[in-house]
Amino acid sequence: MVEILRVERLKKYFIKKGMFGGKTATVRATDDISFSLEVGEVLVLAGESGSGKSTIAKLILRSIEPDTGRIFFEGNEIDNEKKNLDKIRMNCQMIHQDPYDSINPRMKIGDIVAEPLEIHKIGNKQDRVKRVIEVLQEVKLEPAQEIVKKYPHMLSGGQRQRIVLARALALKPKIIIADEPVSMLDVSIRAEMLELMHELQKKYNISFIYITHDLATARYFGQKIAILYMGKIVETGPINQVLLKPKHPYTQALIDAISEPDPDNLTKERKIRIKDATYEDTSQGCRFRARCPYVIEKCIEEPELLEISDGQFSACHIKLD
Ligand SMILES: Nc1ncnc2c1ncn2[C@@H]1O[C@H](COP(=O)(O)OP(=O)(O)OP(=O)(O)O)[C@@H](O)[C@H]1O
Repeated sequence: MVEILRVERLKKYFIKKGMFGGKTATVRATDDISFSLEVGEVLVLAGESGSGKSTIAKLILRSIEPDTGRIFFEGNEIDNEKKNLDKIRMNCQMIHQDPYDSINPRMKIGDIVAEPLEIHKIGNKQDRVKRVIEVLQEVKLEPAQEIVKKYPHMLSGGQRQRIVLARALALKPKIIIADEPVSMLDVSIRAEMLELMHELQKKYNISFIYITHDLATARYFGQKIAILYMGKIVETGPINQVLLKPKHPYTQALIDAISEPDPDNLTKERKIRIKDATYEDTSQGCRFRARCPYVIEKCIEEPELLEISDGQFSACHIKLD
């Protein structure tokens, strides 16, 4: 296995101002996050809203600066040098939840898909037109010659998300970061879009960071998973192992929250009931302890992320069996 991306001890805190001149608070959006991604691997980042998933994506693409920590792409550190920034921004493309975040409604589809090629000065006009048609065909938007002349509002939500995928593919990226790519789509077309991403990922051996809070799609798509809670990885490992035999109570709670009946018995028999979010101070110790049904005295100490079994790591003082 060849590593393509490595994130080492990444940290990003935000200072949030209180409303009406109230107290400021520090949000530990990303707190000492480390992981690596292999060539052709799909890593899922999962966790509830606000757990820090999107912040990690922004840090990798350097649209925000980390407080501390390092990111390596193909063994080279990504710093603020232009050539390094260009390298990561060309090779690592992002797909957002809302297609309108990345496409300009006033531009024609052909120009939208060609834009990254222009920004990075790839080929001449003719080469770019050819590449645009090619990628539209890859994402099964046909007839591509007709689609290029349309505006985004003339397409359906599913088609617009395919445009976003085509735009991401135009530069032949080695990594795609997909941030909840199907959550805004109608349920009936989600599977189709996931299947298409899966097919292209395999065909071109693209490495993916798939950001979601939906564990069912995560399992379909991913090989490795990292479960995030308040800016920390609380559990990580091979996806089937983590989802079938979770070691952290928070992972178990996420699995239990999948409401649909599960033919693979993913939810098992154990059901844990976590407490609602509280304002209890978790600036020290395990930050899940205020909601954890298994809390013990030791939880006032921050647990380390330790290997429990074959590549599966958990940051918890108790071990679920
Ligand atoms: N620019 C910012 N200024 C202040 N706080 C921020 C900023 N960006 C993110 N945060 C905070 O950092 C935390 C992590 O946010 P982030 O968007 O990374 O979470 P997320 O897991 O991606 O959530 P979601 O699933 O809702 O997108 C949240 O508490 C959020 O409010």
